[in-house]
This record gives sequence, structure tokens and C-alpha cells, in this order.
Amino acid sequence: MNKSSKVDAAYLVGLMSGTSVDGIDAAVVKLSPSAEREHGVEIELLAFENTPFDAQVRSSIFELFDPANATIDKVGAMNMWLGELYAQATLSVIGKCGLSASQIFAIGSHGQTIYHAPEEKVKGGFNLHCTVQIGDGAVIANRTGIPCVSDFRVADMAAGGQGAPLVPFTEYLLFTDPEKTLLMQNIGGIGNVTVLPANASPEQIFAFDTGPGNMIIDGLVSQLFAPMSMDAGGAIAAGGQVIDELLAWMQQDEYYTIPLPKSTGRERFGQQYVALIIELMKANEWKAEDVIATATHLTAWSIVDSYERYIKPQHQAGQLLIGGGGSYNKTLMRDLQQLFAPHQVQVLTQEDIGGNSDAKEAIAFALLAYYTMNRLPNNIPRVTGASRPVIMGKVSYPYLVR
Ligand SMILES: Nc1ncnc2c1ncn2[C@@H]1O[C@H](COP(=O)(O)OP(=O)(O)OP(=O)(O)O)[C@@H](O)[C@H]1O
Ligand SMILES: CC(=O)N[C@H]1[C@@H]2OC[C@@H](O2)[C@@H](O)[C@@H]1O[C@H](C)C(=O)O
Repeated sequence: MNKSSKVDAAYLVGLMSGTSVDGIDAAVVKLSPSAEREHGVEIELLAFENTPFDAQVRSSIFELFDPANATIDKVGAMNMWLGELYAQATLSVIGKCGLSASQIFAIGSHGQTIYHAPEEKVKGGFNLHCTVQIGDGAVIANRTGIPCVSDFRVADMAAGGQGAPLVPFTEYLLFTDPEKTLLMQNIGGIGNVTVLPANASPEQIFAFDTGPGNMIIDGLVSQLFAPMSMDAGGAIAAGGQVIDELLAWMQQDEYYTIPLPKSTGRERFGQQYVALIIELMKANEWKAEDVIATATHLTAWSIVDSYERYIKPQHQAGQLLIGGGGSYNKTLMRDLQQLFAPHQVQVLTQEDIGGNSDAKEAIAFALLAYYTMNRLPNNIPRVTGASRPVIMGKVSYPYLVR
């Protein structure tokens, strides 16, 4: 980043609907230059709202995760439908903080990932790796009257990157500490970690998806404990025992050992994977709560294994800061604390440091949009594997010119 990236104060909206498909996170933020750090920014969260998807929307999204079902008519319609829902969420969250839409500089909308295939795929002499996020920015801009930045990931892929993870750029801007190395772990549908060395420059940061976050747990709970769709508080896992044989089978997935950069999604740890576990469970007559305890332990193990394999050889860190919905799963947090204790790494949540586990990614997309609108690069090539910095995001302008 260079001196021209100095920011002016502005209000923005960030929208996130993640791989868990639990709903829309919407945040209104005030962004200002940091008084303390050169090139840093400060974000004040003015309002936050989570709007859960209703059952019909959720099942229509899930239908699109299977490429055989995701016919072009369904994808096109869902793209517009989600655009409408994101617009409603935007207007609702703006209403909560007493601002009007005309005061908002821009919206940053992540969209809903329905397909993520980051591995190189050469065809016709071109790399056709791809990632698909839907929820059209043009609908959001037109309903709200606010410019909307959406479809961030493709620009990074066009530069040869994985298109993920993108939040590390914002963590670099918001959290880099002059003296301490920080580890920031998100546990959403997928888990991802960012390593922020003390006083880091973007070239020194690395980040990657650690594996499943809540995705396997949610998938199993939906099948085995319907109508529940998550293990609230980790209560089911707390009543079960880890099944060593199942844990060992899950730990063998090649994802845990492939070299960085790497990212993953539902294509690897979604419904098909859950169906395999349920088959094994039936064949071995395992108890349902033991299977949930094992899936929970696997997520904790994958985070510690990532630390040992990719981070510890280069960086000593005293703390791991957890964000995302997984921070509310007490059994997962307990397992993490136990597994990190021998490494002298303290496991804390965003709330422990005055942050907000739910709002973090929505805030990040507001900040990414600010960079896009100012034509500043907002990926970190070392993190995504892109060949160069790029300006990510496509801008949709509202019908009325402001
Ligand atoms: N009270 C709770 N107890 C246990 N788990 C919870 C609780 N609240 C949320 N979760 C888990 O967190 C998930 C949602 O997390 P989050 O919103 O961070 O994910 P996401 O943003 O959809 O995913 P990603 O970051 O991978 O894109 C839920 O699906 C659930 O598994
Ligand atoms: C393709 C996609 O949607 N990836 C998500 C997913 O959810 C968590 C992890 O996998 C991360 O790589 C990414 O999201 C966050 C917001 C990111 O890009 O940093």
C-alpha cells in the first residue's frame, strides 16, 4: 500500500451471507483514518442486524449447491431474489442508526457463494478455475439508491488467485499490532485463519482456510436432530464422546496437508461428505451425539493442526482470536482451549477484545468496498496466490445519479 491510500471519513454498509446459509449480516460503519497508525483505518460499528433466511429461501439456496440441480433458470432467479433481500436488509440496518440512505457512500456486498473451485483447471489453454457469488448488486443499488460493490472474488481469480480469503486485507488494516503477532481465526461454515506478524506489511501476512468450521456439524445436526440446524451452545457435542475411528478417518482428508495458498468450501465438506459420515455411523451403530462430538473435535483439531503445520515453524503467537458463529459453541471452544494449551496459545473471542464475532465479516466487506470505490487494490497476493494486487469488486450505480 502507498501513501495515496490514506482514507477520508465515510459511512458504508457491509453485507455478508456466508457458507453457513444462516442469514444476512448487515452492518453500518463509520470509517475514518487511524489517528495512531500510518495507513491504518478505524471503524466504528453504528448498527448491526442479522436477518435469518426463512426456510424457503434457505432450501432454494441449498438446491444450488449441487451443480446438477443448479440449472441456469434457478441460479438467475436466486441472483435477483437475494438482491432484493440484501436491499431490504440494507434499508433496515440503515434505519436502525438514524442515518438516511443518501448519507451512505457505498454498500459492499459479498453475496452468497454457491460454487467455489479454486484449483487450477486448464481447458483450451486457459485456467478456468472459478467462484460464483450471487445476489445482484444492480438490484441492491436500484432498490436502495446507493452504489453497490459486489462480486469481489473474481478479480483475484482473474489474476491467478484463489479468490479467498479476502477478509485478511481488512484485518491487516484494522488489527495489525506494533509488537505482537496476532492469529485471527474465523469459524463460520468454513474455518479460516489470518497470521498478522507484529508491525506487518501486506507481503508478510498469510492466511488460508483451515478446513470445515461449523459446516459438518450443521449438516449432521440437520439430519440427525431435525428440526434443529445447529448445535446451539455445543450442547449436543457436550453430551457425546469422540469416536477415535471416525476422527482418524476424517483427519485423513488431503485438504489438511496441501500446501498454501489454499481455500475450500461446500464442494468438499458439504452434503455429500455428511452423507458419507451418516453411512459410517449406521454401519458402526455409533450414537448420534458421539458423531456430533467427533465433528466438533475435528474442527478444533484442524485449527491446531494448521497452527502446527503452517504457522508455528515461522511465528510464535500468544493468542488466537476467534470470530464467527463457532465462537458460541462452548464445546468447540473447550476443545480448542485444551488443544492449544500445550502451545501456550491463549484462545480468546472477538468479544473478549471488545469486538463483535457476528459483525466482523460484514464490516470487512464495507471496508473492501471503500477501497474499490477509491480504485485502490484490496487483495493480498501472498494470501490468495494472485500474481499481483488487483481492485476487486464490480460497482453498480443506482438509477438516480446522486
Ligand atoms: N449459539 C450458537 N451455538 C453454536 N453454534 C452457533 C451459534 N450461533 C451460531 N453458530 C454456528 O455458527 C454458524 C454461523 O456462523 P457465521 O455466521 O460466522 O458463518 P458464515 O458467515 O455463514 O460462514 P463463513 O464465514 O464460512 O462464510 C451457524 O451455522 C452455527 O453453526
Ligand atoms: C468462497 C467463499 O465464499 N469462501 C469463504 C468461506 O467462508 C470462510 C472461508 O471460506 C473464506 O475463505 C471465505 O470467506 C471469507 C469472508 C473471506 O473471504 O475471508
